[in-house]
Amino acid sequence: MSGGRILTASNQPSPEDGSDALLRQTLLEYQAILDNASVGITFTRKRRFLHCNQRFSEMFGWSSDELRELPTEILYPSQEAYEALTRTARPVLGSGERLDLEIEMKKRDGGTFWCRMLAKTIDPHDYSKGTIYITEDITERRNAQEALLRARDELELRVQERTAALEMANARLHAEIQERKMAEQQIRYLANHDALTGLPNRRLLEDRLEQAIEMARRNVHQVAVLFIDLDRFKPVNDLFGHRVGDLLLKAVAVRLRSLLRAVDTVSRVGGDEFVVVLPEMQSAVAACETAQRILLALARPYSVDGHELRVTPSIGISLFPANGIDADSLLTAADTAMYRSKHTVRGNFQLYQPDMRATGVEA
Ligand SMILES: Nc1nc2c(ncn2[C@@H]2O[C@H](COP(=O)(O)OP(=O)(O)OP(=O)(O)O)[C@@H](O)[C@H]2O)c(=O)[nH]1
Repeated sequence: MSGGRILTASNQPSPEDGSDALLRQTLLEYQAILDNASVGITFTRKRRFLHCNQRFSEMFGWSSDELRELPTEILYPSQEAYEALTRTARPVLGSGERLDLEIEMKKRDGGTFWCRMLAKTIDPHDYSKGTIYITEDITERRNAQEALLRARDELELRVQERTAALEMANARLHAEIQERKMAEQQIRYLANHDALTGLPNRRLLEDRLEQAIEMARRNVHQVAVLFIDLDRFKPVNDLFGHRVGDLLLKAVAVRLRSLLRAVDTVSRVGGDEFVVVLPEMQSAVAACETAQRILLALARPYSVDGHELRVTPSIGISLFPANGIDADSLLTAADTAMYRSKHTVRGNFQLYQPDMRATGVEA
């Protein structure tokens, strides 16, 4: 670059005091430029220093005179670092391109720091003419970059930790909600079912019966209610104990449930009392046929805890709408018919008749 200016200067018509003075003047100007540059500048030839500018001396601790003829290798923290740079730089500089890289360099006192290095051969066709290196201390920029990266990593870590904590809290909350839902389900189940047999209790029975009545009203159907009371159940408890009595009640419940359709409700409403609701009944005859089936099935022997037990039921039947138009009156009518049955012939069924109340058979 300086060559161009010098040639231009030398082509000017020479003043009286000759071109030497002009050349000296130009060299002084270039020296001033080099010494006032804010980047370090060195000239090297055959891997040895020729000279450097003021800023370079400040950066590395070598004066231009001290540096002269020293091998360029002294500016690198290790032999390996120097060789790596040489491998990178040679093809770039050899092709006349500008080398531009960031590299760790070594000061005279052995301390290292990061530099941006720009280098170009003065004549790519003649390597021996030397190379110019421009070096800029980028320690502050790199420190700032590293601090920024560290801050970003820390932030990312904190975000990850916070996310993980939130996920855990979320999972805990989810588990608690599930637990609560299950507890609520359990409470609802217990409120509506008999603990011994698992059948619907009176409360759920009444709901289901109301629903069946509502449906039957709309579809002009009948609903049958069968009140079932086991005969002479007390002696089972007395003879075999309460535990065996419980097992027998459970066996009755299972048998009853297996006899009926899914739409039918089988409930336990008292000690040895069960109520069956048969929605969509076609006739009283159909209800009586179901009662008969129940009688036969429940009367078959039970094998309970090594004992063969027998128990018969007495059944009372009421029908919607003939014997009542709400759950309460239908249950009362079926109960009344059951008592009539029990006090007539045990192990039988009775269809409710209005005169049963008048004759005062209910308990
Ligand atoms: N094992 C057991 N027994 C119960 C339970 N609940 C009530 N009982 C008993 O069941 C019996 C029911 O009474 P009743 O229906 O009057 O007795 P019963 O011998 O069947 O008399 P009838 O119905 O007139 O034939 C009582 O002895 C109660 O103690 C229960 O959960 N488990």
